[in-house]
Amino acid sequence: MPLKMGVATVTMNRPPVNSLNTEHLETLHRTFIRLENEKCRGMILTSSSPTVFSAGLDIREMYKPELEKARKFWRTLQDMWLKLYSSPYPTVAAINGHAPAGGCLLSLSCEYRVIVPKVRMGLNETQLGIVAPQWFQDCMRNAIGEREAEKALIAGRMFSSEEALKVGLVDEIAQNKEECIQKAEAFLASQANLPMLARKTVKLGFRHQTLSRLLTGREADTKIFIDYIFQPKVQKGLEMYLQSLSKKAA
Ligand SMILES: CCCCCCCCCCC/C=C/C(=O)SCCNC(=O)CCNC(=O)[C@H](O)C(C)(C)COP(=O)(O)OP(=O)(O)OC[C@H]1O[C@@H](n2cnc3c(N)ncnc32)[C@H](O)[C@@H]1OP(=O)(O)O
Repeated sequence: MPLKMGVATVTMNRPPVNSLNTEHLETLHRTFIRLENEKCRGMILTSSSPTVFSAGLDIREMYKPELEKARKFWRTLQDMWLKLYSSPYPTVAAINGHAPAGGCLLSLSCEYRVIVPKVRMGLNETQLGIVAPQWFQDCMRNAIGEREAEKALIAGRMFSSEEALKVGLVDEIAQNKEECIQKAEAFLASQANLPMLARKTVKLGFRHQTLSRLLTGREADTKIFIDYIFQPKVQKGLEMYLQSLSKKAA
């Protein structure tokens, strides 16, 4: 995590697709805590993969899990998200590859998004027979508005880079990763002279409702997750999805 002029670039590096398992989520969470403690001036979140930003939650964490491990997985996701979404420093996602579901959530949790061409992003959970939790949905709604979010979430729509720009899911398209980082740096530079306390206060004001909805209902949210994924038909769906992903690789 290099810090250049107080700006950190956090590069996710969990091959092959940066899927988010408990360990990876813990690493991200620790990183965001450290950045806050070190009074970082801005953060760029990106990926070491040339084609994938993050494939979202690691489906193997939800497929036939042990109960306690599944609980820990979900709580760690909540912890990571709460830290990122409420970060006092400015955040940019340099989306240099596909960003489905939890990968899209990561980018939506940043303040500004730059994407490369010819990749897809969105909350596709419905298409997998699972449901994007309320706080995932809130993040989408906060980015693109009620009507577009409702349509996108019901359909589990994956947006192309161009569609994402048009609907406001991202702020800019860059030609490649290098330009993506340059544009991310330019956004952070544009924020650098703003009084930090005022900036942070306004950001948290906008995000407060979404954050407190989860903060006040964390246990209930965990229970909803557990009850949902332990349903036999959901497990069957996850099994089939995992098989389809593996078949694709074969
Ligand atoms: C009333 C309210 C109720 C609420 C209830 C809540 C219920 C649960 C909520 C859960 C929310 C879930 C969020 C998620 O994030 S689920 C994950 C969704 N992700 C996806 O659908 C993406 C799947 N992956 C892909 O589409 C492609 O892999 C991708 C486009 C990202 C990259 O393609 P590429 O061709 O480069 O790579 P491969 O597909 O060949 O994959 C390589 C290997 O990686 C494995 N893989 C891929 N994605 C995942 C994943 N998300 N988890 C685990 N493993 C993954 C894939 O199987 C390949 O593995 P093998 O090489 O071993 O075959």
